[in-house]
Amino acid sequence: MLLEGKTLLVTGASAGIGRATAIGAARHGADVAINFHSDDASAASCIAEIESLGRKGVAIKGDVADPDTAKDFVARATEALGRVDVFVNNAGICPFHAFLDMPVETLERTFRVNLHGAYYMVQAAANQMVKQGQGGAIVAVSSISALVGGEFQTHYTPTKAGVHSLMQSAAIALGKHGIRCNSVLPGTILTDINKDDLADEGKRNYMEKRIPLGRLGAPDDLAGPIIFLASDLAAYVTGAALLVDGGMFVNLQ
Ligand SMILES: NC(=O)C1=CN([C@@H]2O[C@H](COP(=O)(O)OP(=O)(O)OC[C@H]3O[C@@H](n4cnc5c(N)ncnc54)[C@H](O)[C@@H]3O)[C@@H](O)[C@H]2O)C=CC1
Ligand SMILES: C[C@H](O)[C@@H]1OC(=O)[C@H](O)[C@@H]1O
Repeated sequence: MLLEGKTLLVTGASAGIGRATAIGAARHGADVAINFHSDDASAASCIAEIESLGRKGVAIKGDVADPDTAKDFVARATEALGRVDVFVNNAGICPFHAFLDMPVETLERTFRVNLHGAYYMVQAAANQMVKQGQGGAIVAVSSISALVGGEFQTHYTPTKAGVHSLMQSAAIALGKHGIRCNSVLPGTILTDINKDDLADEGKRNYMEKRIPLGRLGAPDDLAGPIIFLASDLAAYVTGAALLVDGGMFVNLQ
């Protein structure tokens, strides 16, 4: 049990990597607050799973692109669970689109959700941790896309590089408060975010072939690394970025 007696907050956790992290953290002894955008039924079923593990769970609705959501999420989670020990910034979107005719709304929404949302959320969680005075851990879900590009991801990859960079600067700003900040860099993980893109069998086979471990990732593949970085096992790890990609990044040929 790596998170016994701790509280963990995670954004965008009704599905995918966020949900696996929320449930994995409960399995490791944490009480969990989830932020979710719109799927009330999935959020409720996530909380039911957390509670079935004997932990407290609370779901709070909100759009992370709105700066007020961050303060509201952290305040209501703190009220429900008593404190914030771990914050996981996970919510994100990737509406695949070509570069030359990228709609302004698609570009701006992607920046607001993925990068501005991360900034507001991390700032709100850090303020609560500083107020508590006992340190904490922040883990952001960045991406392999912080390091490499994508033809239909020109609006998305800069946000993931931004989240990675935010964790580096936050690690410096918050070190004196005992707050560690790290990111995970997932490769290609089968979730709703890419189900249309990977419905193309040719593309899916190509992606699979690029991965030395021979398979695309599953949400649970991220839960372990995130929980490790959140836990005291990683007490001297801050400003780090952990690739969780089955080896895809290093596979040149
Ligand atoms: N699936 C993949 O291959 C990879 C995913 N990632 C990142 O992982 C994170 C999670 O994505 P996945 O689990 O893969 O996809 P997903 O689509 O299953 O999960 C994204 C979650 O974010 C939530 N969300 C979207 N907009 C929101 C908003 N405005 N406010 C609050 N919540 C919002 C969604 O409702 C959903 O629960 C994202 O940040 C994504 O960029 C990074 C690398 C690879
Ligand atoms: C959504 C994509 O499948 C996924 O997102 C990322 O961050 C990686 O670049 C993958 O392509």
